[in-house]
Amino acid sequence: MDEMEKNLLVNNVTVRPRSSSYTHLQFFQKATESQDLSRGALAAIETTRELAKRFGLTPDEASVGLSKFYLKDTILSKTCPLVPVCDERTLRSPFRKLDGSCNNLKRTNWGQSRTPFQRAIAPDYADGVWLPRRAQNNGELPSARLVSVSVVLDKDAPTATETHWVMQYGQFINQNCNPINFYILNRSSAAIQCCREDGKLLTNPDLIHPQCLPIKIPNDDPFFSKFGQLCMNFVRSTPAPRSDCSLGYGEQMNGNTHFLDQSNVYGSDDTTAAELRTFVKGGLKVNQQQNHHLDLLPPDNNTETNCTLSKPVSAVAVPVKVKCFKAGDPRPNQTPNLAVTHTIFLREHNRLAAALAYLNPKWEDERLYQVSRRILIAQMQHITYNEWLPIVIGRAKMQQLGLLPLQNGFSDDYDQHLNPSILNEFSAAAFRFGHSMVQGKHDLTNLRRKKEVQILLRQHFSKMQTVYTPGNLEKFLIGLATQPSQNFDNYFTEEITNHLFEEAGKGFGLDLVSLNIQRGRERGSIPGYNAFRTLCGLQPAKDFSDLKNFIPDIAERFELLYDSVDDIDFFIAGISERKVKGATMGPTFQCIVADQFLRLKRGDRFFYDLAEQTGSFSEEQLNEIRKTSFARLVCDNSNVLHSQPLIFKTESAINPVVSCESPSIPRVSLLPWQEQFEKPY
Ligand code: HEM
Repeated sequence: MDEMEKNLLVNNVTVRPRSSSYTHLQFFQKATESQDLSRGALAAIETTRELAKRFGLTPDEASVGLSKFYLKDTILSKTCPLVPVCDERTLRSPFRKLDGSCNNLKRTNWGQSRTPFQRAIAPDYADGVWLPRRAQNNGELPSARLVSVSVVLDKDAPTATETHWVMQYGQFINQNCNPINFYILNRSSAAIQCCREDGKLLTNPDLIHPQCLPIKIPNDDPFFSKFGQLCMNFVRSTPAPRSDCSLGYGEQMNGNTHFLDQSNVYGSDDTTAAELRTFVKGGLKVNQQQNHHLDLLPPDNNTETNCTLSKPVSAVAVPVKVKCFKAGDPRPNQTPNLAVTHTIFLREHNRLAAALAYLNPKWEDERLYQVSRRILIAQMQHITYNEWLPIVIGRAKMQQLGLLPLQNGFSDDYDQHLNPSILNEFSAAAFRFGHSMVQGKHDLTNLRRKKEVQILLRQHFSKMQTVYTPGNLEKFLIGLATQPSQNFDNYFTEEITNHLFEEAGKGFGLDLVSLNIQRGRERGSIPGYNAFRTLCGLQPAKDFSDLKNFIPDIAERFELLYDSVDDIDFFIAGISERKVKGATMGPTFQCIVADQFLRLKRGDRFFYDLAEQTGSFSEEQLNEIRKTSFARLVCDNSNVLHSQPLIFKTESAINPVVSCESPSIPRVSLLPWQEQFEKPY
């Protein structure tokens, strides 16, 4: 592979900077450690495939049988990940480690960054080991783009009661725990190109990288045919070494920690975390603004991405100071609204650190940083389980699984036998439900809650210029609290199905629905939709006519696309399911998402409401954390003066807009963190 990559670099078969594919691939982790680990994992996968070939093994024998053989004591042993050793200090610490290791005291790598996703169902790789899923009859599955255009429409269908914050917060917390990784060529900064520059498929096998799985665009595509595009760039996610370092089927790498621990704010390793800190009074670096405007995220001086708007869109001379932003996850610049959300959490960290320093003048930088971090993570976990998740999976499901936060006292939910790691099925399909809720135009709304402008998403992917304009941050925040989300359904805005990461002047970008479908197939993890219905205790469809019971209007389209009802891709069927009453999604996605959030709660030794753990809060502290709401975070960290208390819900008679000073948006007191009340540490 190294040889081939040199060849690709010499022949300039790399993704062109500024193209849609470049933007897509640039958003992901490039750390050398991840790259080295995944190259090692690929060596193990190729070894498994080679052994299977030489010994004529069946796919099952190769995937399961060979997993009984370990790489330890072979020449590949150096590709095995080191199992973290947790010293006494770590075991006694009330603070989680940045890379998520040592959370579980026996399985010290559970939830650690750069470890594999776990699986709810055994994978369905075509060769049992690594090749993408194929149809039941061993033929090719229909093109992911064909499936996308056949099932997905762009129709405006906003929700009646949920704000755009439901979508935006979802994307933010996803990036806490769940990014995929890509290879970069020969450890350079170049990304893998799987299509020709003119949009046709590459034909010379010497120039097709083994990680390529380009999406074929049909000749008569209703949109891309206008631009002569027959190929959409798609690079497979990087594998991770199997936890026990055995041979067997491929696993994919989670680049961040798996926990809900704000690793998107703080980073998932010591180096990134240090780059983000000031090392003065517990603070995080910011981009200070003039004339008393509040701080923005710090600049990323290490990126080749250009975050200024194109001239025709901006219509003003580009201010020199526009730089892409930097955060703990590499993707804060994906959209202005995502950057704005990051900004609220960054400012809250610094607000907490300053308040704690005032209360405890003797505390040094490290303690201020760690305690602020611990409070911010607790606030985010509380908001997620108290305000956001009940909307997404529904209160009834929360109740059934015991996921609703307690009103008082401590929980004793921690289960050391439960692996908190992110499920491949959650990452590659179910939690992508939020893509259906994205609005194509994002409102900028003024302090009097009057909409001033809308920005068209295609012009603002990775463009941060609007965020720098004084006053705009508030307009984005109020826009998110007043504009409704789109409903969860098979309607997606064309801003993400035809124009994702569009390069200025090109007229087309990528299709996120196609990427999601192809991602499910390449991860092999995602057998057909029916397998998940069975897993979730739902009736699987015996034939296409059966589908009508749970996918009422779209069932016929599936019959035209797929040969067998067992071939249907999980993502596309999931977004077509009828919604569960009281929830945002259908029953199969709900089942996977609920299971994941159960793991993230019960499998996390530092979960905020646990008793008798090294990281437990005192009861007084916990009672203050419970007053947190997302509306309070927005009020405290911006110049927004009014909000509805339940900010994920639209304004209504029972959720009226009130002043940020109102007791309806309670404040969190930090007094219980004053030295005399704090446990020594
Ligand atoms: C404007 C909003 C959004 C954009 C532009 C966006 C874009 C993307 C892109 C480009 C990917 C990688 C696709 C691939 O190559 O496989 C992705 C992955 C993903 N997205 Fe989104 N997304 C948005 C909102 C959301 C929301 C609201 C959610 C959930 C509530 C979400 C959940 C996910 C998940 C779970 C993944 C896979 C894991 C990961 O790579 O982070 N996204 N998204």
